[in-house]
Amino acid sequence: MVQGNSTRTGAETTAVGSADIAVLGLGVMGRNLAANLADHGAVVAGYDLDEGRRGAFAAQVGNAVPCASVEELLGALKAPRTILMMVPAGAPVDELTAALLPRLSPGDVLIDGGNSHFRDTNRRAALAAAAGVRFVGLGVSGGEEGARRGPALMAGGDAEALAPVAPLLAAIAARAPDGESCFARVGPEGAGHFVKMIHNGIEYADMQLIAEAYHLLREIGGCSYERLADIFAEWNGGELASYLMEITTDILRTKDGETGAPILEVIRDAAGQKGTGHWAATTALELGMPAPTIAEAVHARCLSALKDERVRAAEALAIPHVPSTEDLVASVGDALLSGRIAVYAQGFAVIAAGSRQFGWDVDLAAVARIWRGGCIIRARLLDRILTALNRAPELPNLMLDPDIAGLMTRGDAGFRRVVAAATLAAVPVPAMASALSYWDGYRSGRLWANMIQAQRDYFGAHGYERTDRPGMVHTEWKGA
Ligand SMILES: NC(=O)C1=CN([C@@H]2O[C@H](COP(=O)(O)OP(=O)(O)OC[C@H]3O[C@@H](n4cnc5c(N)ncnc54)[C@H](OP(=O)(O)O)[C@@H]3O)[C@@H](O)[C@H]2O)C=CC1
Ligand SMILES: O=C(CO)[C@H](O)[C@H](O)COP(=O)(O)O
Repeated sequence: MVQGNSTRTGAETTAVGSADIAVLGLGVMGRNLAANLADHGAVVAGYDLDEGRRGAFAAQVGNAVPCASVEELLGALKAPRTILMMVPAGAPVDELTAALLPRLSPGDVLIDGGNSHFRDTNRRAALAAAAGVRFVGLGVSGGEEGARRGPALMAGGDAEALAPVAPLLAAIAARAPDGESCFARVGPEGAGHFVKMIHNGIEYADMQLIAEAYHLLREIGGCSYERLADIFAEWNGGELASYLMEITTDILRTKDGETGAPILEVIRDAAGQKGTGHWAATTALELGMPAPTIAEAVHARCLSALKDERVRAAEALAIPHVPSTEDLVASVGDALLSGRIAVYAQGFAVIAAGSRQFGWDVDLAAVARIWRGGCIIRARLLDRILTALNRAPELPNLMLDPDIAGLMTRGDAGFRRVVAAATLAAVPVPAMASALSYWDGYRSGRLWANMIQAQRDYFGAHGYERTDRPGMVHTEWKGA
């Protein structure tokens, strides 16, 4: 029930001091989160720069309090005020934060639910703290449907900042298959956005693995779209079950409304990106943690975007794709599962490294728990990951868990067969190949880095470590 005084501004009616929460930015995510919040009994005030979006919000959200300005929005809220920003990352968040902080009071909570860079969130949290305002960097996953029906929510901020809003966030979040809420505080300051960034890195890599599987089975496996849809549906019924497998099956079955052709035939093979995958890869590099398949997935999108150049190169340097005589389907399933495990292993290792570096004490099991529902990377595999992390919270790498290692070992031969067949047929599988090398590299007690050490010492006198005693030594490689 909307209570309080009403003021009329143009065509919009604003109830003063009645709203439980304000949503700033009423696009795809903001509008749907607002409707979700309203479903859970909240009176939601909303503002967007775009008047049409304010109208859509008023039409879609029950008990909505549409506001024509930020001032009105603040006036519409009960104290202490809770404001959820759902605007594009970067300058819009900085501008809004700068505009809001002087108008907020101690005890008010400012939440950034967009895909902000965690370093920006660290900075804004410090700014807010200086103004006595509580700041929460909230990673939200689930896209449009998740926002509306239940997303996964990864919150970063002081426990004290989160306390007043935690019950509402827990209520609007998705439920995992065991009924647990997919909301958690994962750490202070930018920890929530850090975890969301790695979520997106995993998302990029899993999407790339799936795309390679489909492409390979068409290029050298000779599968029709109908057959592919059946294969993916079958995989989705087993160990590979996941939201991304589910939507891939739907995509494979979809026909273009204009031509009647399979829709993938009319979709250009050039993918865009907004930055979170790139940030995940560069952050892994900054932390010195290998996340090659995440980085490869970002490179693969960059390569895809060179569409015109690739078409010209294909004319000049045509590659014959030789159909495979083997039935690769089961092996591709193995490659997908092993690749996915390697990708989650990379992602969790980067989260652990970030947590150590920034002193965040992120509970990895809590991350696995909340990723089981609502989010884009929800997958059956997360049940095993959660069990592994409950068993050994300090596990340095998920592939060391006996159960998960068993899955990798079971799929090993198929994984190798697929990467070999693709390579022989000149079909690129960058994510699969990098995941296989990660699996092989991680469990190699002796690698090639002795040669790298020697080369660095040879050209740069950097010194090297010996195998038989500690300390750095240098060799006069060309003699005295
Ligand atoms: N779409 C998705 O699947 C997901 C998106 N996110 C993140 O959530 C955030 C919002 O995404 P999404 O809803 O998709 O984006 P949209 O572009 O659909 O919506 C953003 C809205 O914010 C408005 N806006 C921009 N600046 C301001 C401002 N200063 N004051 C008020 N309104 C403003 C925009 O108006 P205008 O268009 O006029 O500029 C637009 O209506 C982004 O950070 C995104 O990365 C997170 C998870 C999933
Ligand atoms: O956060 C998301 C999903 O989890 C958003 O959909 C995001 O835009 C995906 O990244 P990109 O646009 O770079 O593919």
